[in-house]
Amino acid sequence: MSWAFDVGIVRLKALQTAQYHRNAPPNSKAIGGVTKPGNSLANGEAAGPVQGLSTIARITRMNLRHSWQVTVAIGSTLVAASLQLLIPELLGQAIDQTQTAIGGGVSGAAAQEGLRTSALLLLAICVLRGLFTLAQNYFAEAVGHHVAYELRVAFYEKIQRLSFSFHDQAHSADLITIGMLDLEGVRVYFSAALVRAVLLVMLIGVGAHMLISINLVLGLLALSFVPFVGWRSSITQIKLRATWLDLQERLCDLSRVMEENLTGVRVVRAFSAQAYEMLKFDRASKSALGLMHERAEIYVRNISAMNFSFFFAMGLVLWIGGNKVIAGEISVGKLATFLTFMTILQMPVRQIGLIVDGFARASTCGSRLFGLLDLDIALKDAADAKPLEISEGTLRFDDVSFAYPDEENRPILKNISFEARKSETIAIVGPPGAGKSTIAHLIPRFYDVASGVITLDGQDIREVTLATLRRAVAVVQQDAFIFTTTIENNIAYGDPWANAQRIERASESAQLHDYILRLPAGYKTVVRERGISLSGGQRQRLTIARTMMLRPSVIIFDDSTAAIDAATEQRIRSAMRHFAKDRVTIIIGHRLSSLMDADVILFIENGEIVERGTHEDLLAKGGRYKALYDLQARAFDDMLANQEGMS
Ligand SMILES: Nc1ncnc2c1ncn2[C@@H]1O[C@H](COP(=O)(O)OP(=O)(O)OP(=O)(O)O)[C@@H](O)[C@H]1O
Repeated sequence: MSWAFDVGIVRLKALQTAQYHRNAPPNSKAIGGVTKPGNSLANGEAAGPVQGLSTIARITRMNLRHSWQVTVAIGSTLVAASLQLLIPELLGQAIDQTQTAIGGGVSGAAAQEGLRTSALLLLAICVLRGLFTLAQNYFAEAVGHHVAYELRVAFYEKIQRLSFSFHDQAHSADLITIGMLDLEGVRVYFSAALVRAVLLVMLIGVGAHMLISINLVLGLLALSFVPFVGWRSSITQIKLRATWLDLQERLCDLSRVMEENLTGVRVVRAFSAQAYEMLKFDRASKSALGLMHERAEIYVRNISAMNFSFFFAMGLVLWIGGNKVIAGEISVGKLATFLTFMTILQMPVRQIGLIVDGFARASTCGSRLFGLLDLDIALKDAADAKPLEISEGTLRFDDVSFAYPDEENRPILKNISFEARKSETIAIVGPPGAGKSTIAHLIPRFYDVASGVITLDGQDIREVTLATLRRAVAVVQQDAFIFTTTIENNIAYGDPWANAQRIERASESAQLHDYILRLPAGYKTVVRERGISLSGGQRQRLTIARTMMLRPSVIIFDDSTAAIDAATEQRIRSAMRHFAKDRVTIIIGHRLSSLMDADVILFIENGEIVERGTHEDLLAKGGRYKALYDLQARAFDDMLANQEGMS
């Protein structure tokens, strides 16, 4: 089926390859000791019928938990349908009464009285039906919204807990798609599929019984359009759905182009690449437009076919029914009952496609959503995890080796061992890609070691609770992420109850206080999207202040002063001397002038410690560190010479 080619295949490729455990289905395969989901998660609509049914069953169970709203919604649907079924009968009776009056069977006054009663009854039925339909829609929507709320919270909570290896693989846009569009597909299931199906079954079931009991041939003729229109409407929806998924993918491309353009606006302008960007956008736009035309064509063609079959069936009923009236087999009122019933049935039958689509969409979207919600968290507290207890605050790496989860054959760290005690500073240097940041990521357990052990005061970090570990280990990341809120809130992110003095002290140490005071709203200044109103160095200083608020036992600066000038960095280091007394400090960086005071310097190359010692030890050794030092010293001398030459 064409609809099996779900964009989920593309969109969820990332999820499929991510390192995570799952309540593995039988076709799961284990890679590197980590279970990966079988194709069912990734394939979305290609998921087998059994999985599709179990997804539908799960969504239905979730809806049924809101029992009283479900009862009111379904009850109202049944009452509204019953009332609707009374209308053809009532109209038929009114017409027959009138005809009897015309034929002189009853007095004019009695006929008028009968007509008035029928009209009032009809009005009352319409009003009541309207009210029950209102209740049906309101409560069906309410059920859907409750379910969506529960799923949204569960989804967000899951995203917070999924491991770094998962987030390394999954594109944030794909996760947002699951959290928004797939969730919407599950939300509308109750109102768009289940309730409509109940209404349709009731109308067709009871209506068919009514008509066939009046006249078998006319009853079958009146219902003859149902299979064709139902089939045609389902086919239309399936085709529209396939193109809709395609359209969604193209609109995703469009928003990716737009997002990149907006986030990279400076690069675009600096390279005068507006024309190229317009071309890219136009191409993505045209591709979406082409698909919209295709959708309109499918829609128009099928609507015409459905209209034709309906009016053809109506014509047949009129023709054959009319002959039966002439032959005196049925009354004019009965013929009117058939025709009115067909008109009433027309709309719900046309909606069969929507019902089919509602089930299919819920099954696809639900399997993707539940696929994510059911993921086992690869990195979580051990069953018997205890809170971390810090006494001396000694950090120890013991023969640690590591490879990123989906690249087990590419070891990133090999046999790393070192120890750092409270008040000591360890510097880690080495060429780009050597594995320095990876060391930093292992200490707060963003990833688990492949072999060896990392301990804090003798406790294996895998055996303590993540919450206590991450309170004890703070990382000032390379990427200085700023939240769109006030500077004060950004600094107090890890300790929202901190008082103003503490916030100010942290920003003084990070050499940011004076700058903040010069801002119009001081600490209350709102930092704009992506912290764009701050310079790179200011953003880094803000993240340093934020981390200092945590009072960790181990603080790691992961190349976090690269955008700060050397003099400011020196001021930050001396202001932090007091702060560093109570903890282990690890500095990762490239600028040797900012690391050479460290108690121990580790030179990392290809994931191994190739040299270690103090600055003096390493210079005396004359190895890789010395070579790097000479290079930087020469570059500095050249710069001074150039400056003198220019002046
Ligand atoms: N999340 C990840 N998944 C897979 N490989 C990764 C991941 N992060 C880093 N790597 C790889 O691990 C190696 C070490 O990266 P790492 O970031 O630790 O180097 P680094 O020494 O800190 O480099 P730099 O000085 O440039 O920041 C690199 O080859 C990098 O491509």
